[in-house]
Amino acid sequence: MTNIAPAPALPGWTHTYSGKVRDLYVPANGDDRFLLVVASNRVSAFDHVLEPPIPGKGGLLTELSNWWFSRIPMPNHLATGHPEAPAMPSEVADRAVVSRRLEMYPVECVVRGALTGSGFAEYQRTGAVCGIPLPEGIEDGDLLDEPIYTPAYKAPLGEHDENITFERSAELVGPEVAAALREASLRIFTEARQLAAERGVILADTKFEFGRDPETGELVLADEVLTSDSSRYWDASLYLDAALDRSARLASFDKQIVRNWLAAHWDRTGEPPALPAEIVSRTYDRYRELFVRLTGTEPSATPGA
Ligand SMILES: CCOC(=O)Cn1cc(-c2ncnc(N)c2C#N)cn1
Repeated sequence: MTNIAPAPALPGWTHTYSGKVRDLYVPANGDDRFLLVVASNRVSAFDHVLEPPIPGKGGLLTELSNWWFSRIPMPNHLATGHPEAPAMPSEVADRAVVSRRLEMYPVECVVRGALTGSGFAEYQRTGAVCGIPLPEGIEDGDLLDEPIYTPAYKAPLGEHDENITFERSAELVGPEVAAALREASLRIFTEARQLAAERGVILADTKFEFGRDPETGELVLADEVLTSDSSRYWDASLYLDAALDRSARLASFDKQIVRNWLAAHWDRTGEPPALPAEIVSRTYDRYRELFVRLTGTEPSATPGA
């Protein structure tokens, strides 16, 4: 994977881990009740972190995730307003959240309302996804009659997550928690998909992460929720236009522009080429368009912020 720029030093916080596009910090004073999750402007595709970053991406996706958190009726990990939460560093205030530190469950809680990506690949091989048998004849990108819960085991850093059955998830976290993860994931997805549909947007699939609050024991929704990095969103009018080819119909509101450009300019060997300024700009515009369509407002953060 490309060497990513070191996470910025932040007063009062100690950098502890960097994912492809986000960086985690813990309080420098050793308080293990909180965590700072910083969304970078990095964009990844085909398991590579690409250059250059997309100015404004981190802020826009953080704002979209917080917008969704405020509309999902269940406990979440945000520590906003917690009297003892460490201060938010001003350097990242528009693209970070101070959160309660949870005991994270090692399950990526994926819900699919349409079949594509790794789910469609597994279906093609086995006729099922995560042990859930599906009807014959499903095409890539088809909507499913009902959303399905298709969990994945959170692989160690840098490895691929592995699709698992619900029963295997119960072995990992216990049957009660496994059932609670599935119920919460399907409920949130169903409500979010309806809200998106009312705005002409198809929520095709998404990934949730949950943890256990060590003080209260309650199930808490964590990570980012329903962003273009954790979800596939399609434009309903394009999707329903049978005259369009598959790629145009499934033009997602995120990295499709990047994926299409890379597919035409990189043979997948060695490091990917840097993205041209026009691709960077158009990618930001697509992230922004989804934000405006879903929330009905302009994002607060602006590129270069
Ligand atoms: C690099 C970005 O982080 C991740 O990829 C996923 N992740 C989340 C945690 C986490 N751990 C404890 N408490 C939390 N509230 C969270 C959250 N969110 C760890 N990794």
